[in-house]
This record gives sequence, structure tokens and C-alpha cells, in this order.
Amino acid sequence: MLVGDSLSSLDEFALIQSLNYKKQSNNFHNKLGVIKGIGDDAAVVQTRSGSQLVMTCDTMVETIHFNPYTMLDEDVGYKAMASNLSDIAAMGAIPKYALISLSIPKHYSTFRLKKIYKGLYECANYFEIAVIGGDTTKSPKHLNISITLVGEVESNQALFRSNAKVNDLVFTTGYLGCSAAGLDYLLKVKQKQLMLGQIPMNFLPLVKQHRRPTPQIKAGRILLQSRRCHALNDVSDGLSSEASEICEASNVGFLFDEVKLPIHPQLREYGQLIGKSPLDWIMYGGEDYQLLGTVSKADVVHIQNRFQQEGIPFFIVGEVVAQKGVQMKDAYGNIKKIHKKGYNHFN
Ligand SMILES: Nc1ncnc2c1ncn2[C@@H]1O[C@H](COP(=O)(O)OP(=O)(O)OP(=O)(O)O)[C@@H](O)[C@H]1O
Ligand SMILES: Cc1ncc(C[n+]2csc(CCOP(=O)(O)O)c2C)c(N)n1
Ligand SMILES: [Mg+2]
Ligand SMILES: [Mg+2]
Ligand SMILES: [Mg+2]
Repeated sequence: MLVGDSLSSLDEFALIQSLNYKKQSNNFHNKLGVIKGIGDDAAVVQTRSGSQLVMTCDTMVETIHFNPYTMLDEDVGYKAMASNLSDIAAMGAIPKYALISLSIPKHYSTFRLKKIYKGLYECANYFEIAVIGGDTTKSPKHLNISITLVGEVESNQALFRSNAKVNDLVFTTGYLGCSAAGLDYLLKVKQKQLMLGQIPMNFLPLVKQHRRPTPQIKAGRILLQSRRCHALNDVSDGLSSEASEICEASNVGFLFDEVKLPIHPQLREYGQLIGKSPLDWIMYGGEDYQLLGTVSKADVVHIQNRFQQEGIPFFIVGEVVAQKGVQMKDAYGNIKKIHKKGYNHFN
């Protein structure tokens, strides 16, 4: 990076890399018991007890992650907590403690902040997370909420992006693309603080997925306990981006099967209405917070059964191949390359 380079010339992931690469020695990390540092959904560190700590933080910034047309105040708190929980789920870990950092512009009333915290505690209480601290400051213009989550995982069992193996099957734990379509709808309607009751029934699942995604903690635990899941990631930036992350970390490729990608009926309907392919939202939309992972063919039936017992969807959507990168096979058997495109903060 050159002095004075503008951020817009840099990719978000390249920026993280350039700020952190080779700044600390491996010995130093080993001494401190770092099992997994930068580069996965959460960090994993050794403790003196038998288990390991899992830590992550994610931020929501007004105008970037939400605005008055897309979210109710309660939803902002709920989603800030849920998106962090999702990174813990992607490690197969159990979330436990949260620290909340809040930066508030002058025009926010305590009434609105209480609503944000109502949603935040709704999510924290449901998933049995103890809120144990945080930080509060003024902000020049927009609200900023950042959450640090700490969880626990059985020693050396955490699921990484880096263990996918050629011939594994690729799965997701639910429908993708709905959140992005819900966002599209809300931005088109453009009505401030739109209540659920004002939204036509057929668009409700899309809006709900955008405002209140369910972090897949239970799915992550099933996958870890099965001891048969090879790689795992959560889908915050879109399927193409998250698949690329697993492929890069594992040094493999993914071949998605277009006819196997599940399309939510309301996503299909909304796509038809506005003339857009659901595949665009699925591949490049993001914020669904489902899990994307790989499992060996021999073990897939066992895992499928466990998901069925728990009533959680499990869709096989492709396979892991030796050819690097992400590809898509269409209904006619034609294969095309999928570029790593998706939500990226700086381009
Ligand atoms: N400013 C930073 N300094 C050091 N490490 C960072 C920084 N920002 C992100 N990271 C690390 O980079 C890795 C990738 O982060 P990223 O935010 O893309 O993952 P994610 O939280 O799973 O995705 P998303 O934020 O889209 O939900 C993680 O290990 C994260 O801890
Ligand atoms: C008003 C508004 N405009 C656009 C978006 C879309 N969006 C913002 S951040 C992000 C990726 C996840 O965030 P991160 O990578 O920071 O975890 C996506 C898909 C939105 N939610 N609200
Ligand atoms: Mg993640
Ligand atoms: Mg993040
Ligand atoms: Mg992101």
C-alpha cells in the first residue's frame, strides 16, 4: 500500500492482510497458546482447562449495515448479536459471554437505544449469552455497535475453513439469498420504520431473514459433535465469497450444482416480480448467516440423519474438487467459473 492510497483502491480482505501480515512471530503466538489466529470466523486459544476459548467481534454501522428504511431499532440490536453468534456457530463452538461497544450520535434518544438493547437482550437471552461489559462513546454522525463474543469449544475440535478435502460434499444449513432480497424490497418501499404488519405476507420471510437471521449454533454443534465435518464457514458476504474463503484456506475448489441450490419459494416469487434471478442474491447477496461446509461422502447420511432429528435443513449443493476456485454446473451440465464477488467493504 502506498502512503496516501485511498481505501477504495483496496479490497477489504487485502487490507486486513496488509495491516497484519508478519507483524508477530509464530513463536510468540505459540507461547500464548494461539491455536487459530487471523483468518477464520473466530480465533481459538488454549486455556489451562481442557477446553479452548473462541473469540470473535463484528460491527454494525448505521448507513452501511442498516438505516431507518431497512431495520427497526429492536432489530439492530438483535442482528448485531446474531451476526456475532453466527461466527461462533461457524467454529462449532458454544457462545458464552458478550461485550458491547456502542458509539452514539447526538440525535439518538435513550428511548431508541433502549429499543436496540431490547432486541439485543432478546437474542442474548434466547442463546443464553451473559452480557458482561462493553464501552460507550459519542459518535459524530452515525450509530455504531460492535460486539465481542467469547465462547468455548472442546480442545482441538473447532471447525476451520482450512480442512476441506477433494471429493467432500458441500452443504448449507438453509436457504440463501432471502436476506438480500428482503433488503432489496425494503430499500424499494423506502418507508421509515416499516412494521412487519405493513408488509405483504409473501415478502415477510425475506424481510424477517434480513432483520432477524437465526444464528446456526445448534447446527454448528451437531457438525462438531459428529466429528465428521471437515470445513465450515458462515455466510455473511454471499455464497461465492464464503465458498472462495474455504477454497483458498483449504487449497481446493468447489463445484456447485445449480439445480441443487435450494430456492425459497418467496425468493423465486420476488425475483420473478422484479425480473432478477434468485441466483444473484444467493451467490452475491449475503447476511443469511447460514453455515456452508464440507463433509466426506461416506459420512453424509449420518449427518443428514442428525439434522433431520433436530428439524434443521441440510442441503447438499455441490462437491469439493481439485481444480482451484469456485465453479457452477448448470442444469445442462455446462460448467462456468464463479468469481469471488460478494459484499466487500471497500469495493
Ligand atoms: N482490523 C483487523 N485486524 C486484525 N484482524 C482482523 C481485522 N478485521 C478482521 N480481522 C480478522 O480477519 C479474519 C476475517 O474477518 P472477516 O470479518 O472477513 O470474517 P467474518 O467475521 O467471518 O466475516 P463478516 O465480517 O463478513 O461476518 C478474521 O479472523 C478476523 O478476526
Ligand atoms: C442499508 C444497507 N445497505 C446494504 C446492506 C448490505 N450489507 C451491508 S454489510 C453486508 C455484509 C455483512 O457485513 P460484514 O461483512 O460487515 O459482517 C451486507 C450484505 C445492508 N445490510 N444495509
Ligand atoms: Mg464469518
Ligand atoms: Mg467480521
Ligand atoms: Mg464481511
